[in-house]
Amino acid sequence: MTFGNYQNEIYLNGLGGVLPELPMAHAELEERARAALPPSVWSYVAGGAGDERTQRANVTAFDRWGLIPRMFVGAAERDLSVELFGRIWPAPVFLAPIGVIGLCAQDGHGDLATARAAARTGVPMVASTLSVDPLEQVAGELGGTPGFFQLYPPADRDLAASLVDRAEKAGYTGIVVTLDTWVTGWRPRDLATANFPQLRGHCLANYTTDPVFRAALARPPEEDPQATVLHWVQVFGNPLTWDDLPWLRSLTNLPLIVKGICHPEDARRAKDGGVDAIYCSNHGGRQANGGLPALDCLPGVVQAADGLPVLFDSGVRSGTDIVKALALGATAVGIGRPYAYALALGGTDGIVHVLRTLLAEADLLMAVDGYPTLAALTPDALRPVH
Ligand SMILES: Cc1cc2nc3c(=O)[nH]c(=O)nc-3n(C[C@H](O)[C@H](O)[C@H](O)COP(=O)(O)O)c2cc1C
Ligand SMILES: CCCCC(=O)C(=O)O
Repeated sequence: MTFGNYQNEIYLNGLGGVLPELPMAHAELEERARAALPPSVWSYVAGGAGDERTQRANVTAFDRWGLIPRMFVGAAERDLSVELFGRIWPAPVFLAPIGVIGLCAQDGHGDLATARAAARTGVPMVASTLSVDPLEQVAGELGGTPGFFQLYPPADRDLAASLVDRAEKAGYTGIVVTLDTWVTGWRPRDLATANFPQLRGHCLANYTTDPVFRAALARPPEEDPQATVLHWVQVFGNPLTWDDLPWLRSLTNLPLIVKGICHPEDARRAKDGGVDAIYCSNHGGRQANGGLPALDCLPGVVQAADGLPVLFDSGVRSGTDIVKALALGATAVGIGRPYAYALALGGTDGIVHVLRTLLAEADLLMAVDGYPTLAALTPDALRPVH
């Protein structure tokens, strides 16, 4: 699918992939998803840490930047494609990892539905460790679209190696290691109702299909689901230190990307440790409240990354948000909650819908504001809004 160069014909012929029954704007999408999803799933997906100030600030941070239009640019041809890790992406966006995405799908198979949307659009997917569908099956739906396996590094190092090995064999093109969630943050909505899908055994398919994980159990997961969850709780998190980065690096020759980096010094050290890209994110405000909006961390991380690609997510809700994050130095921008909501409302087609609308808005903004290429989108395109 291509995402650029929309001209007036979309007003005559419409935009392919857009579903008339789904909203074009995020606020309505969110509202419709809230009504459609069971309350416990809604509160898990939509909720965040503490009183969710950081989560809200992630979104409103975009309002503090304004794009300045440029004229006489002749921006009739736009090019949104980007080369990353040796592959051409059709647009500088990707589907961020969402661990409980299965719960948002009517048939339960949200990981497969997401992979199919990636296959249809060419927009890369980062597949979560915490999935309902095993990583091999997810990879099998990606077609030629790049897939990344997101690793929650477990305390059991052999299990980590096994998961990465399986991801390599399944054809993933990179490993995203999430550093900010070795323990789940203070999430009042879920704590109040003891609502943690993982603890009910959802999303553990990558573990229950893993030979190393299975070997550590007295009885197979199918026979003793409760003991399986208890063992999972023991091995899930690993509070890594910088001393562990060489070990992580040694797990794979695939591109290694570290997710959850917000401090420039951490970006610098990760670069020195041999990672291939930095992923600036505060986990959508789900882990720590009281933090800076992720967007405010982006420029410092970009500077410290010193030429290394920087992926970004947290708070992206529109095409203009995508353009602003790119102007602040992101190489590619992750879509999170919006595609989970779209999945709830329209399955694979819903995810395609959301990607089409976000990217059409971004493309037309680049046209009317006179920034026809990603290279033209520099911090000089933006000014703070007073
Ligand atoms: C329900 C839910 C589950 C998530 N699961 C994971 C996960 O398994 N691994 C991970 O690295 N990030 C996970 N994230 C974080 C996202 O990858 C991303 O950082 C976040 O959604 C960005 O914030 P936004 O959705 O508000 O834009 C999850 C986010 C949500 C909303
Ligand atoms: C233990 C973390 C669960 C998945 C996740 O990353 C999230 O809910 O944000």
